[in-house]
Amino acid sequence: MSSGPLSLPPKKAALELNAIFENATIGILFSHNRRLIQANRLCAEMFGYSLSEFVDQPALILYADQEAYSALGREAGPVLAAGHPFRTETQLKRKDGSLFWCRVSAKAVDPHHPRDGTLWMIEDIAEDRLMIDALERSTRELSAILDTASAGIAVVRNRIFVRCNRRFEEIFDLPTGSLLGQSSRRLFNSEEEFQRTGEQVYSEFAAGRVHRREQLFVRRDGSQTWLRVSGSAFDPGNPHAGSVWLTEDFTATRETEERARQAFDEQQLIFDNAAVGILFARDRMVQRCNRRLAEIFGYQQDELAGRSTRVFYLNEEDYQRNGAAVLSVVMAGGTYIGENRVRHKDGHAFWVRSTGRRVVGQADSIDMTWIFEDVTERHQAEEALLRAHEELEQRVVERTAELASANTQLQEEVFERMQAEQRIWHIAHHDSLTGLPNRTLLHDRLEQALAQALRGRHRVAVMFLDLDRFKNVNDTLGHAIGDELLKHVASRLTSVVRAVDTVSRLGGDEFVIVLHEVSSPDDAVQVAEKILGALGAAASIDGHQLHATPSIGISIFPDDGDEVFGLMKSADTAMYHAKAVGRNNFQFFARAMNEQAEHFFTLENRLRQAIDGGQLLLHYQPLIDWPRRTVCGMEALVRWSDPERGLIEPGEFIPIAEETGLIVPVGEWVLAEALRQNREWQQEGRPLLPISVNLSPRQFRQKDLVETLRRILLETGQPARLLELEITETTLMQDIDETRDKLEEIAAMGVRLAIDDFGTGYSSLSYLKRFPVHKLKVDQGFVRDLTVDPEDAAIVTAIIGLARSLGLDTLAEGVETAEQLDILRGLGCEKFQGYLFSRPLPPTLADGIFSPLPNQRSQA
Ligand SMILES: Nc1nc2c(ncn2[C@@H]2O[C@@H]3COP(=O)(O)O[C@H]4[C@@H](O)[C@H](n5cnc6c(=O)[nH]c(N)nc65)O[C@@H]4COP(=O)(O)O[C@H]3[C@H]2O)c(=O)[nH]1
Repeated sequence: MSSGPLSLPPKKAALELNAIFENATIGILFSHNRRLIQANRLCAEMFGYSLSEFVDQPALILYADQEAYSALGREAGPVLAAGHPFRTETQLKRKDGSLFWCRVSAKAVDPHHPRDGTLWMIEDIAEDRLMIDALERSTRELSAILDTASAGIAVVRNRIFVRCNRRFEEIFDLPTGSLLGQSSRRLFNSEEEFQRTGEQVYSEFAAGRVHRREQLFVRRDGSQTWLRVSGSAFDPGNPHAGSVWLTEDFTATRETEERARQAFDEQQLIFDNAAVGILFARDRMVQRCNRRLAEIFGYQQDELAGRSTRVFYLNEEDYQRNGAAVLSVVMAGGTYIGENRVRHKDGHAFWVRSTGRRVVGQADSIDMTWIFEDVTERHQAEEALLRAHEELEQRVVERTAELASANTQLQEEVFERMQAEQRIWHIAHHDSLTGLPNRTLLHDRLEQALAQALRGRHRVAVMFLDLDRFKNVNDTLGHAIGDELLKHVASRLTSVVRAVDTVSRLGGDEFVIVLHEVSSPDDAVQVAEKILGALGAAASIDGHQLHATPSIGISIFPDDGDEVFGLMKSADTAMYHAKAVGRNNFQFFARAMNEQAEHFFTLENRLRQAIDGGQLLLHYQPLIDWPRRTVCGMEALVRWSDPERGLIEPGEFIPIAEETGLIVPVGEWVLAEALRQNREWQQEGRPLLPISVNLSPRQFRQKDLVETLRRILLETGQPARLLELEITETTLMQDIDETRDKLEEIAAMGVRLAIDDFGTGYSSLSYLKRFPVHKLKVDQGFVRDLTVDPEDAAIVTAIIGLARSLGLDTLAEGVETAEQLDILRGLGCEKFQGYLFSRPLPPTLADGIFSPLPNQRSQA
C-alpha cells in the first residue's frame, strides 16, 4: 500500500468520502509497494492494531506467512494488472498471530499503473464463516448419511421430490437425479391409489403423526416391489411444505417371510397329515402331537397335550426301563430307535417303532421329538413268517427224514434191482437146471477165448458132448431122474476141466466145453479121456445106477474154424460122428464129417422140395394073421422118389424130417394119402383092412394131432377103426400123463393104437396097463437073432406073455424066414410082418399086398 499524495476530490466530496471511510462497516486499506499506506480504524482494529500501529506496516504482517502472502500476490497480481477487481475469501493474520477469515476485494487504484497502489476492502467474515462451515459440515454429514443409508430417503414438497439419496433411486432402479422435480405419482400403481394414499398421509401429518405403511410400488421396469415407508412432515401445520420419507425395500424379507410362512404351513400340513405319529415331549410330558399319533394310540388329538407319556406304556416297569434306555442314547447325542409293545387307550397292546431325538433347547429340560409308526401288522406278519418259517423248517426236517428214508429205500430198491438184474443176467446166461453157462454165455466166452488165442497165438478146443441114450432115461425114469443125471454130469464135467475153461449146457443132454489156451490137440485128448473116465462110472440117482456115457466131438481153433459158429458146427459134426462110430468116445473134426453134414443139409433142402413137388409116395406092407391065413392089415411106409437118386428109404430121411420138423407135414401127408388109398381100394372092391401109419415122436407131440386126425378121417371118409397108429415105445414113455390123455382121446375116436419097436425101450408095466393100446409090435431086432440068441426068444416070450396078460395083440416085425416064423409061432405069436410074406409094395402092386399068403403058406 502506498502512502504517496492522493489527488483529493473537492472538499465536500472529500469529507463525505472520509466519513464513509471512517464509518464504513468494512475495513478499507490502501497499499502501495507492499506496505500498508492507509486504512480506516475498523480495518486496523479488525487485525488487532491501533490505526497508528497499523499504518505503514509491511503488508506481510497481514498474512499467515511469506508463502500465503506470495500465493495471494500470484493470484491477485494478474487480475489487478488487468484492471479487474480481485475478490477472494482468505485467512489473514491478526496482531496476536491468530488467523481469521476475511472477504477481500481489491482493485488497482490506477488500472493503467497497478504499481501505484491497490485499494483493499476487507470484511471479517469469521462468524459467517463459522456458520457456513457448520452448515457445510452439517450438509456434508447429511449427505454422508443420505449416501450411506441403507434405506431410501427422500424429501417431498407438495408431492414433488426435492431431494433423495441414491438408495432411494436404486430401490426404483432409477438413474441418479432422475426423481428430482418429479411427482411421486410415478411410483404408485394407480391414480386412485396415489390419491387415497395422499389423503391418508396428509391427514396423519396434520394430526402430527408419523405415517407408516407397507405397499407395493412400481419400479422403472414396471415390476412391483414391496416397500415399508415412513414419512413425517417438517411442519405439521403445513404438511405440503415438506416431508421426509424413509423407504425400506423388504421384498426379499417379505419373500423370505413368505417362504418361511409357507414352510411353516407345509410343515404344519405335514405334521397334521403325516402317516406317522409325531410327538413333542418335554421331560416326558406331551407338549404337542399330530393327529396320526393320537390315532395310533386311540386318543383325540387334543386329549394328549399336557399328559405324561406314561399313558403310552403297558406298565410302570416298561415306562422306567424304556425311559432309561432312551436317555442313555439321546444324552450322548444319538437318536433312539426302538420297537416296543405299547398301550392303546382301550388297553390293548400293540407294536410301535419309535424314533426319538433330543431337541437341544432349554438346558434345564429334556425336549424330545418322537416319530411313531404302528408296526403291529409288520410284527404280526413277521411272527406269522417266523411261525411259517419254523413250520417250514419242521417240514424240511420231516421231508429230509422222509427223503433220507426214501433214499435208503431207493438204495435198497436199486440194490435189489441190481441183484435182480444180476439174477436176470444170470438166468439169461445160465442154464437153470445145472447152473452152467448157457448158449448165449458160451458164445461170449468162446468169442473171448478166440480173441485171446489170436493174440497169444495158441489154440482153443471146442468139445460138443451129447449123452448116449439119455432120452431113454428121461422117458423111462422120468424127468426128475433125468434132471438129476444132467446135474451129475454137469458137476463131473466141471470137475475135470480147469477153472478158466467153460463148461456149458445148450439144452437137453447137449453140453459144450471150451478149453481156453490149449497148446496142441493132445491137451483136448487128455480132457476128453478124463471126461470119458469121469462119466464112465455109474451114477447113483434115486436108487438107480445110471450110465451117462458121452459122445464127444472136438474142433480146434484155428485148424477147424476161425469163428464161433464154424467151430461149434465142426464140433457138432464130430460129435455125430462119434455117435455114429459107436458112442462113448470122442472124435476130432475132420473135413469128411463136414461133407457128411453138408449132405444132411442138402438132403433137408431137397426134402422140402420133395414134399412140395409130390416126390413122396407110400409103400404098403401087409400084416399077416397066421392062424387065419389072412391079411389082417397093412402098414403104410413112406418113400421118397428122388429124381436124381431114385427111391430113398425112410431110414435116410425120416430122422432129418424129425429133426427139422418136416416130419409134421410129411406125416400129415402120409396119413391122408394112406387113408385115401385105402378108400380107393375099398371102392375098387378090395377087402376092408385097417391101415397102420407110423406116428413120429414129434408128430405125436403136436398139439392139434387129434383135430388133424379127425379132419383127415372126415376128409377121406374112412372110419376110425380102419386106422391104426404106430407109436414107438420111447415116444409113449415121455410125459406120461399128457401121453395118456392124448391116447385116450385118439382111442375114444375109435382109432387103434400099436406100440412099435416094442422091447427097445424101458416100458413100465404100470403105464402100459393104463394106456388104451391095442397091439404090441415086437421089434425086429429080437426077431432077427431069434434063431441064434436064446435071450431074444426069452424077451419075445415075455413080451407075448405080457401082451396076453394085458389083453393086447402082438405082432412080430421083420420076419424074414420060415424058421423065425416057426419059432415065433412056437412062442405063441400069431401075427407077423416081414419079407417072408411081402416086402412093402407100391399101390400099383395091390394084389401082392392083399394076397401075399398063397406063396408063404406053401413054404410054411
Ligand atoms: N430087414 C427087414 N426089414 C423088414 C422086414 N419086414 C419089414 N421090414 C422093414 O421094417 C420096417 C418096419 O417099419 P418100422 O419098424 O415102423 O420102421 C419104419 C418106421 O419107423 C419109419 N417109417 C417108415 N415110414 C414111415 C412113415 O410114414 N412115417 C414115420 N413116422 N415113420 C416111417 O421108417 C422105418 C423104416 O421103414 P422101412 O425102411 O420101410 O422099413 C420097414 C420095413 O420095410 C423084414 O423081414 N426084414
